[in-house]
Amino acid sequence: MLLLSPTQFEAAFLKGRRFTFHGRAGLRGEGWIWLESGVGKVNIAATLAAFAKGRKLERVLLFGIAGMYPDAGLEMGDAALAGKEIQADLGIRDGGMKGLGFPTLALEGGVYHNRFPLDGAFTAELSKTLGLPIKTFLTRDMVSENPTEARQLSRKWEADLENMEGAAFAQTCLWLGLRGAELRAVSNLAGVRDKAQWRIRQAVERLEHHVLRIIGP
Ligand SMILES: O=C(O)c1cccc(C(=O)CC[C@H]2O[C@@H](n3cnc4c(=O)[nH]cnc43)[C@H](O)[C@@H]2O)c1
Repeated sequence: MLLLSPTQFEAAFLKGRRFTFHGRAGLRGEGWIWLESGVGKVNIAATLAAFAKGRKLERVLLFGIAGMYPDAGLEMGDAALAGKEIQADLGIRDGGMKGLGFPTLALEGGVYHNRFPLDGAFTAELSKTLGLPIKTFLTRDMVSENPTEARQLSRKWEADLENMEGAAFAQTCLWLGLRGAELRAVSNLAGVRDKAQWRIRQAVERLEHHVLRIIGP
């Protein structure tokens, strides 16, 4: 299994043999490889596409921290899996890519505008094994900078958690035919910039708990 996280601190609990990939950190373990992708959509898409080239990857898991929107039904530190990812930056403000008149991705299996599903079977299996809810995640280049902005986005797109990589990951998995899932733990309320109110350590401990169950001892 390939594991990806945007930063090293989100995966600080992983122990393996170190390597670098395009200048970024990597670890090899029993049955898994982990790569640091860097923050943002281009970084995750480029890292995944470059690593997948010439390799047969069975499953890919993106994990990391996330901001929570109001009414997500989660607490700080809680983890969730993405059922679908929303690419909130593409197209026109009211109508996204449909409004612009272009699909973002057209495959034999479907046409996608701003919503990208993660692999249903892989996600359902993880949800059952780990006892985690499946939620709607939203990806943006710019983070929400105040609670009003966060509330408006969550209502517009009916989203639960905010991050900066997931939609690009989901789109790349669909495009490359990879079975992808995404696991996030809540480190902050989206739109709250005061780091004293963040719970990063608590979120990373939840990630540790779940990721170690996925890859085994
Ligand atoms: O300084 C800020 O206001 C600020 C707001 C949100 C996130 C950051 C980060 O530096 C973390 C980016 C990193 O973590 C994920 N993440 C975590 N919380 C959020 C969020 O509320 N909105 C978007 N992304 C978030 C993200 O996927 C990045 O990998 C700083």
